[in-house]
Amino acid sequence: MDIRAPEQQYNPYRVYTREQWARLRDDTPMTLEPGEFDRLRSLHDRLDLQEVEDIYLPLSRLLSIYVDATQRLYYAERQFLNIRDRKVPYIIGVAGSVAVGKSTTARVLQALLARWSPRPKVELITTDGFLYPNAVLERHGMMQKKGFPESYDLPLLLSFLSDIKAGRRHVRAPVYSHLTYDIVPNQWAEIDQPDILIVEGVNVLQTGKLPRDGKAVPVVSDFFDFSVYIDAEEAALRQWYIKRFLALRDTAFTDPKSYFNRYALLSDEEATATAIAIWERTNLANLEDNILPTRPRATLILKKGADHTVESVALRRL
Ligand SMILES: Nc1ncnc2c1ncn2[C@@H]1O[C@H](COP(=O)(O)OP(=O)(O)O)[C@@H](O)[C@H]1O
Ligand SMILES: CC(C)(COP(=O)(O)O)[C@@H](O)C(=O)NCCC(=O)O
Repeated sequence: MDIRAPEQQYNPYRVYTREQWARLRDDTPMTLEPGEFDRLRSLHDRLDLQEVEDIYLPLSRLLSIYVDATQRLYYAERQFLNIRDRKVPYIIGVAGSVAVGKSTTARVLQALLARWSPRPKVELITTDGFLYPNAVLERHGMMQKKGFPESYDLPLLLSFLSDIKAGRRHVRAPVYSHLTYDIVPNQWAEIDQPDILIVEGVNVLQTGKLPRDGKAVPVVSDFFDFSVYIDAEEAALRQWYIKRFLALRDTAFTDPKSYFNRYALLSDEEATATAIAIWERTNLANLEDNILPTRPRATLILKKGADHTVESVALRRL
């Protein structure tokens, strides 16, 4: 009989402190220019030289090993099967709660990976483009469920990923605007045979309900070669969400085109109460029910502390 606590009975991860992980950078060079940090950082997020050196350069080094080994495996298998060689993009998923800083991490990874030699083509896509338009969400009474599994056009996302993996050219993805809080009509992001594609979103590690009849139904992560889950305590996430909401009130919300324009005139107390209400009703509920349960499916977990810096890194054993 196994008398260990349940969480110790099956632990597929090796866990590193920040200091241990930072040492794994070895001689990976810093390829970001000092001026690039502002461009890569999202509102409220923290990103400085130390964070890139300690966390993202070791991760870039590890990813170069994974990408290289996977590409050699693809090539060898194609030779074995006698099939014509073609480019198979390497796909990396970035998951985690709303406001955890997925966008910053995804952009830093994109910038670092694009500077590998010989300069791979690295593209980035966010899954918000696959949300149903507000008109559809409204019709189904789902406006307060944005980010929940049912708010995404999952078949469209799956066919997008399948086209990318199949090496198709000029694959299109719809585009979402945080300003209008809706899908932008007739606008597309075009992805054309990248070497690496980063797919960022709250939903990327979800499996949904598997069919009882054994039919082959893909899930998003079937198309991933590597995935990162960005993790933080709920108290920190809540604070970051409120802080960002207050910052947006003074910036993006003041634009008459902003969906949240009516919040621009709120006092600090009113804005904080509104942010907490949206957090609890939508984003916290989604975190607890649909996002956090996917954490153990990630290849790598970056755990952030309250100041946004990564405190520990867990890497899945191969
Ligand atoms: N209402 C909004 N108006 C303008 N920008 C927003 C709004 N909500 C979020 N953003 C921005 O959109 C990006 C994605 O946010 P989010 O999906 O919460 O993921 P994360 O914070 O993990 O990157 C962030 O850069 C954030 O600052
Ligand atoms: C658009 C989002 C669901 C995130 O989408 P993702 O790119 O992670 O698929 C999220 O930013 C959002 O708008 N949540 C709804 C509640 C809110 O306004 O905060």
